[in-house]
Parts: sequence; C-alpha cells; structure tokens
Amino acid sequence: MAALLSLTALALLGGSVSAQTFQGTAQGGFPDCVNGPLSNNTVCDKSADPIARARALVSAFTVAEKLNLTGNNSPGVPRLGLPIYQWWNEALHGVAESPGVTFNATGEFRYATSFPQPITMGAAFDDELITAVAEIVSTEARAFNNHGRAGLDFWTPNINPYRDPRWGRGQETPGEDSFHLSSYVHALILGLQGGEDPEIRKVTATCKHFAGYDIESWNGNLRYQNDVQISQRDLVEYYLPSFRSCARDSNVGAFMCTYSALNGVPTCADPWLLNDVLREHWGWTNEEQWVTSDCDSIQNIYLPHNFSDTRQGAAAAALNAGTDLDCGTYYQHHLPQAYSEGLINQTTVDQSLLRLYTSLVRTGYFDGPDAMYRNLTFSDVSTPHAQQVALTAAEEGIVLLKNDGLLPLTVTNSTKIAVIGDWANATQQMIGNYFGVPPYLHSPLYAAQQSGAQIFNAGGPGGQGDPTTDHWLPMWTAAEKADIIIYAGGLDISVEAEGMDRETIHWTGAQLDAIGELASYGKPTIVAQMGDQLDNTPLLQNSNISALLWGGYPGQDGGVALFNIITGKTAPAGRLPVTQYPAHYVADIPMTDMTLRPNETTGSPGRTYKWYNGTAVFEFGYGMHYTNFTADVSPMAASSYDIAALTSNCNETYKDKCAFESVSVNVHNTGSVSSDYVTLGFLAGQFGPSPYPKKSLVSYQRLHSIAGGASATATLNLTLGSLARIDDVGNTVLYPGDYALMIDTMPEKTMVNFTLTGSPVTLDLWPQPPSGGPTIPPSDYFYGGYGSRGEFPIAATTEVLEPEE
Ligand SMILES: O=[N+]([O-])c1ccc(O[C@@H]2O[C@@H](CO)[C@H](O)[C@H]2O)cc1
Repeated sequence: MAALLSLTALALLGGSVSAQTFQGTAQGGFPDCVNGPLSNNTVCDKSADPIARARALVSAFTVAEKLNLTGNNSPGVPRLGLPIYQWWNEALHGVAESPGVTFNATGEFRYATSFPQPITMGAAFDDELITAVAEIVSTEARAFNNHGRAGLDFWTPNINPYRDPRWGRGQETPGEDSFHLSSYVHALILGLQGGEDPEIRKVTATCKHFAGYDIESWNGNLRYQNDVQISQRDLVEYYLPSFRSCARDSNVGAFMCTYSALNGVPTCADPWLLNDVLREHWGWTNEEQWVTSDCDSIQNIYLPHNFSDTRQGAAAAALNAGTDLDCGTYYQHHLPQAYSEGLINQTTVDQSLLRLYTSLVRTGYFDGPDAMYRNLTFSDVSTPHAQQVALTAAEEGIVLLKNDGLLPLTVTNSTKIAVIGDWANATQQMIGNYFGVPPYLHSPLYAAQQSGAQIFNAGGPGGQGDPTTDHWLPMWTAAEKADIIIYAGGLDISVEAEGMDRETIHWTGAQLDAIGELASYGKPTIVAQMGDQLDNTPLLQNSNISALLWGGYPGQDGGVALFNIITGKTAPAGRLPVTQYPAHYVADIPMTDMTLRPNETTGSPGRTYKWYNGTAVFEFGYGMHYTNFTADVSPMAASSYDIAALTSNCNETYKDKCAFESVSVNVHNTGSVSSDYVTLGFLAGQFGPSPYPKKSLVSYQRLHSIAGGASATATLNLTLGSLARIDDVGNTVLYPGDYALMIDTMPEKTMVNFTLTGSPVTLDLWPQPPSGGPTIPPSDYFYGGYGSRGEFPIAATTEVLEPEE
C-alpha cells in the first residue's frame, strides 16, 4: 500500500537526508556530494555537462520517486541523500515570505531589502536601475539560500501587461506597454540570473503568468474559471512580447502557466502554447528550462474548467502539454494513476525532471560549499548600497503630474507643514503585496520630521470606505496650524490585490471630500497619490491644489523618496507607465473584453495609449520636471529605406532583432535645475492592417543628472521589429509606408519622418493554434461548463502520496 506522508513529516525527513539541514525551515539544505549516497553519481561531477549531470540523477530514481518529485513540496529522495526542496519561492521586489522563504523572528535573516513595487520601478524607465535592483535581490536570495531560508528558484517576475486599470495585480507589473515590459524584464532577468547565460546561474527566475492572465475576480468572473478570448494578432502584438523577451531573448530558467484558459484551453494543458510557441518557436531549450503550474491550477483543469473528465486525466493533460512542475499536490496524487492507466509515460516524466534538476545543477546546488555564491551571508543583506538603490528606485519612479510652481518646496525650521492622510504615516502600505520583512519602513511623516520643519500630522478619512467623520477633526486642526498642506492617500492593498479587482477608478471613500476641504483653506496644498491610478480630474480642476505627485508603492524608503522629491533634493523625472483613464472608462468596457482596439459594435473605446480613443486624464509616458528640456533628433541615415534590402542585410535568426538605426537624441536642459530625463521614442504611421495603433513605444533611455544649461545624448536603438506590425493571424510583417519617429509625449518634442518602400516582408511566421483561433464568439467570454459538477472548489490537500517502491 502506498503510504501517505504529511508535509510536516516530509519536512522532518530533511534532517536525515541532508548534509546541511536547517531546522524549522522549508528548505532541506544541500546534497552531500562528498560523503553522501550521490557522491559517485555524475550529478556530483562538477566537470560534467549540466544536462548529463541531471540525467544521471534522474536515472537513479524509481518511477514512484519520480512521480513524487513533481510537486512544489519536493520530498527529495532520502535513500539517495537528495534533500527536500521547496520550489515555491517569491521575490517580486525583494526576497519575500513564501512557502520556500522564511524570515527569522530575530537575529540574522530577519529582514531583506524591500524595493518599490514594479509599477513604481516601471515608472523610472531605467533598465540599468532594474538590473542593479535585481542583482541585489539575487544576492540577498543567495544569502538566504545559504542559510536554508530560501530556494534557488524564484517565481518572479509577473509580466502580464497591465491591460485594464481595475486589475488588482497591476502593481506587480511594470505597466501597460509590451515593449516597455520586454525591455524591463530583460534587464531584470540579467540581474536575477547573473548574466545572459552564466556558467553558474545566480537564481532561476520565472516569467509568469503565461499567458493572457489579468483578471482576478470581476463581476463574478474568477481567475480559476476564466476562458479568455484573444485573437492571434492581439496575442502577438500585446500579450506575448514580454514572454518572448524572457524565453527567446533573456534565457530565463522557468515559466509559469495560468489559472485561466486561453481560447478554450487551460494554459497549463495547452501543448500549442507550451510547446509550439514557447519551446519550439522561441527556441526555449527542452532539457534545461521548466514550466510550473500556478498554485493549484492543475486542479482547475479538472474543475472548474472541466477540460478533463478525470483528475488523473487533468494531471496527464498538463504534464503531456509541458507543465513540468505542479504548484500543488495534484501531480503527486494523480500521476501514479495516470501512469498506471497509460495516460503518461516515463519519458515525459523524465523530461520534466531533467529540466527541473538541470536548473538546480546550473545554480551549483550539487557543487559543494566552494561553489560560487556560497560565501554570501547576512552581511550581504541590506547593505548601504542596497539601501541607497531602494531609495533611488523610489525617487526615480515618482511622477510629477501637476505643479503650479510651488514645488520644489523650500523647507526651513520655521516652515509649518501638515502631513495628513491615510498614507501620511504609511509603513506596510508602501510595500504592496508579495513582501518580505524590510529592514525599516520610512513613512512620509518620518521623512517630513527629519527635514527640520514643524510638522503637524493627522490620519486620513479612512480612504478605503470608512463612512464616519468623527475622526476628521485632527485633519482640520493640523491644517489650521500649518502653512503648507500635504495630503498623502489613494489606494492600498486592502482594495487592490491578488484575488481582488477594482470596480471603480474614482478616488475611494471620502478622500475627495477631505482633500477638497483641506484645499479650501487656501494654503499651498500638495497631494501625493499612492497606489495605482485613480481619475485625478477633480484635483486638476481644483486651483487650490498646487501640486500632484503619483508614487505607487515606493518600498521601504518611500516616504523619504517622496519628501526628497517634494523638497527638490531629487528632481522628479518618472513617467506614467500606464494610461490614467477618466472614471467612466470602467463603464465603457467590461474588464473581460480582452480586445485592444476600439470597436463600434461593442462600444469599446480601446485600451492603452495605443488604441484608447477617448481623452486620457494623463497619457502613458506623462511626467513633469522642475526644469524644461528640448530634444533634437539627429537625422536618420536616409529618408527612404527599401524593405528587401533591409531584410536581406539581416543575419539574425529572428529577423525582428536585426538592427535598423541607432538614433541619437540631443537632450538639452534649458532651465536651471539639474534633472534626469527619460527619452521616450514612439513610432507612428498608417501602414499595415488597420485600425493602426496611434503610436508605439520602440525605445527609451533615462539620462541622469543633466545640469541646468547642459546637454546629454540618448541613443535610441531601433530594430526591424520596431518598424513591424502584426497581421490578422499573428505574423510579424514589415510594411511599406510613411513612418514617423516621435520623441516624448504630450506634446511630442520632435519628429523624424521616413519611408519604407517595396513589398511587405514577413519577419516572423506565427505558429497557428490547432483550432486556428478562438472558437467561442467574443460575446460569450466564459466557459459555459463552470461548476457543472457542483464540486468546486476542492480544498487543496496537504498530504503527499508516497508511491510504493
Ligand atoms: O494558497 N495560497 O496561499 C496561495 C497564495 C498565492 C497564490 O497566488 C498564486 O501563486 C503565485 C505563485 O507565484 C502566483 O503568482 C499567484 O497567481 C495562490 C495560492
């Protein structure tokens, strides 16, 4: 009879299998490659090829052991001295609490650096910053791993584009633009994994959620159940580029599929998506890189998707499609049955385990105590450098949206400032979701108090819905005593988070009432809008509000960053990474409409800056400075280019990666304040299939500290892919037509025109799904069979089947 072991029992097993074990932690330490049972196995031979090493290990497992190694709670193989291993580790914006990551209550490893949420770091438009952040995260992750407090793979980044302003997890992403996401994620993976293709991978990053996942719970549509309908054109143009960047261009170690189904097929059971697109079309290797399910999404293939009639059928469908690891227990429970029924074979199981263990080999897991990164300790965590980068990341991501000249604020000992609002004394709010324990949390109030000014503080109106006003009096008292009023408020993760989409993008609760009354004092008033975007129209229309800043979730030093910007210690240069829509947008289009272009039949006004046909409150890319800039583009090499010549001169395997032109942009600071400047390059033109995007971001570069009166040069590298558009079936095509390159936004600072001549050329032929596209009409967004068995949800079991030997 097969024995059932509880996870607790499995965790205890670690003590008997591992050379180094860490009592009370989720990880089992490293295998003993010197004296342990594996010491003569090739997996312990550092000079052997990583794949051969992993293959030797996998061939030492029995079938029962193999099947039991397919869940995130890996029990290891005690008889071989293979320790338990927890694959589920998180590090969205710093090493984060998760099943595989544990923080100590006191002493060493009680904290890790907590950077801003990606939505704030996205606003920095600074890829070098992102690599620097990721290098710190991976260093700290390694230090945690060395002490049994984290694994070696991390389920980050979340790079689903922030398509709809209601999405509760938009804060986890760098924004709405697919080119921006692709560039950002490349920089991030470089820092997390320790290079393009390092001999020893620092940590394995995981691009999630592949693909088309961006609804939590909206109008009864749950993420576990949704069957999103996306055309091939929209997939290639918008939903997939960031994932292509991960797989094809950044060599990321792992992917995660989604809870939802895409065009009728749950993504974790979709061989077209996981094999034809990911592995074959994007050249993601078969032996080294693995796909994990989302947590319990294998179970969702059975229910509520009803994609398989049996539980073992659901598990087999996922494994056979290319989902190598189950975050959950469905594989461990049901693959034995699937195996005995012949639904899966050993070759497929071996392939998945080979991918998983090659990834551990690549991180030096079997290389002993002298391996690279093993010397990292708690002294490498939260270093002065890490603290500085966390502050810089927050400063770079803050966006100035309105300023009548009040900012930067001069602060002296006699300045009287009221710091009011639900975010005035924000601590935990600043780090959003997927957090660890930060070394400190410096609130706006803390930062204001450090400035030497006289500070009067009051909490806010209870911004997320408190209907009472009996605690409002301190707001008026503080405002009356002060000369300047700062209101810090907005959203927090009590209303936007995983499992929770928003219904409104209005300011929440009674905040507008409170802000309006504060502004009516007639004193200079500044609003810091935190959390994700809200319709700020009322604040723009109120002439008593002098300045408005957006800060998102700015991390452990967010308050200091905000105050540094307000006082001009640091000049603002962040740009909105998403469109700020008017509040009626959410009534104009259901969240479940995945289409991007305006549509007269459905009434959709379109999505993102590329297609929205209404008037945005603030455009994607908007951001003010404390100075003025001009930007002049150097002439292109030609005014007309022949498509045939461009493509025949291109020797890349993937033609869209071929260089087109490097455009120099001379940026001149015409004011007196030293400031960063984000150079955004957009391409526009009426070519390819209509309706055309209004413009598309094709390159960006953040220039640093340009002194007043000085100039700096940005280089915008354009590729053939920058010029291409996507046809109706997803092919990437270069079309003849008139093109315009624009710098900056609102208003464009400069424009260069050029022409492409000749016949269209396909740069990338898209692999069609077997069905040839969506089978469900766009009006029927969701799978009809939801809950038809009446069994959903099934509680996840905490027991793991240990098959017989
Ligand atoms: O059961 N839980 O505690 C639990 C917690 C988080 C959770 O979310 C999923 O797990 C994350 C794994 O990285 C994915 O990004 C997210 O979709 C799914 C399940």
